[in-house]
Parts: sequence; structure tokens; C-alpha cells
Amino acid sequence: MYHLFKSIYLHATSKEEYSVLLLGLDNAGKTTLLEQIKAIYSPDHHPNLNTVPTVGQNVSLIDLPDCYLRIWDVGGQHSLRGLWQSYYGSAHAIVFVVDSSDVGDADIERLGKDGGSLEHEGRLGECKLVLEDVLQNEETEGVPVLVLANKQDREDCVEVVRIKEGLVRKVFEGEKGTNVRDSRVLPLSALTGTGVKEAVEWLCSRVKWNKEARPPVMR
Ligand SMILES: Nc1nc2c(ncn2[C@@H]2O[C@H](COP(=O)(O)OP(=O)(O)OP(=O)(O)O)[C@@H](O)[C@H]2O)c(=O)[nH]1
Ligand SMILES: [Mg+2]
Repeated sequence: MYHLFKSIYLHATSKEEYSVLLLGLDNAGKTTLLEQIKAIYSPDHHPNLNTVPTVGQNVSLIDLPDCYLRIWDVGGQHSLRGLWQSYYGSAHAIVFVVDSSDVGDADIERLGKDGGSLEHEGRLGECKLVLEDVLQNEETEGVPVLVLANKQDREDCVEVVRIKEGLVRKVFEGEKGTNVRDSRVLPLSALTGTGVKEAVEWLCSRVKWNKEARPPVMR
């Protein structure tokens, strides 16, 4: 009887836990985003917005009403990207953060054309290659991907629709983005916090929707 009550109690009090992996080039805003998520969902957390480049990882457990999100923030510097794949197998969702003020006009097809100097294209080419590489890895197959067009507070940023049509759609529909998957592109300012809740809400709904393919951990 004790064991029966104990298992009923544990079932009633435990929640599903999903892992979310934050990826993107260095300086995209991943750590700033994690700080804002912690500030919104853990009211006693004061966000540290004076971030330094991440070497290694930051991890936080976010307690939401109906599930936990364990969020992994890893370094985006070139030399650290080789470590990302060790997180893929346990990720229930991937967030790819793009610096919208550093992708030129965000149109892949114009990369290098119109005399487009590298200066004007920002890091668009690098962003494309890195996103393709993430999508192509077999361990990310079927995992929901949220692309966040960050730094929307900056005057020199590219609108979310340009990032969606000019970069994300072309990568997802290109030959290297073959796997059909749940994806979305949303605007964000990690610095001001605008768009953070919408991003977390999308993640929650999609990890649950995909839970037969990637079951949560009970906690
Ligand atoms: N204006 C503006 N600046 C931002 C925003 N998000 C991040 N930044 C700035 O961009 C810089 C890099 O932010 P981080 O969060 O450290 O970037 P990261 O993606 O974690 O970088 P790595 O750890 O090197 O991979 C910092 O100076 C942030 O203040 C934003 O939404 N708007
Ligand atoms: Mg960081």
C-alpha cells in the first residue's frame, strides 16, 4: 500500500523535463537570452547583462507551471563549435540565435554578388554554413528548431521577415536542410527582453508535441 501511495504521489508531483540547446555564432546573444529567461521565470534572479564570451557551458533549470526546461547555453566561438554535437542526442529543441545586425541584407542568394563586399554581408555566410551543419547532423533529425532574429532593438538590424525569407527558408529548403521538421522564426531583443516569453512558449508547446519521438525525463 505504501508503495502504491508513493508512486501515486510521485506521479502527481513530478513534472516533465525537456532540454533546450542554445546555439548560434559567437556574440549572437545566447547568454544574454538565458539571463533574461532566468529573470522572467525565477523572479529572484537579477539578470547579468554584462556577459563575456562563453567558454564551456551555462546551464539553468527553468521551472514552468507544467514542465521544466533545462537550458544549455554553449560557446559559439569557432573553436568551440565542435563541442555542440555532444549535446544533440539529448536535446528536445534547438534554439538558433542570429545577430540581426550582422547579416547584411540576410539574402543568401546575393552573397558575394552585386559587388557585395564581405563588410556588407556581415556574418551571413558563416551563419548559413553553421545552421546547415546543425540541421544535417543525424542526431538533430526531427528536433524542433526555433530561429531567433536577435538584437531587434538595434537601428541597424534586419527585419525578421528578411531573416526568414533570405536565410532560414533557403537553408531549410536547400539540399542540406532536407529533413522536414517543426520550425519557427521569431523576433527577439535579448537585451530588453522583448520576445523572450513568446520564444519560451513556442518551445514548450513544440517539445510536448514531439514527445513521442523524444520523450521527456520525469523529475
Ligand atoms: N543591442 C543588443 N545587444 C545584444 C542583444 N543580445 C545580446 N547583445 C549583446 O551582444 C553581445 C554578446 O552577447 P552574448 O549573450 O554574450 O553572446 P553569446 O551568443 O553568448 O556569445 P558567445 O558566448 O561568445 O557564444 C553582448 O555585448 C550583449 O550585450 C540584443 O538583443 N540587443
Ligand atoms: Mg555566451
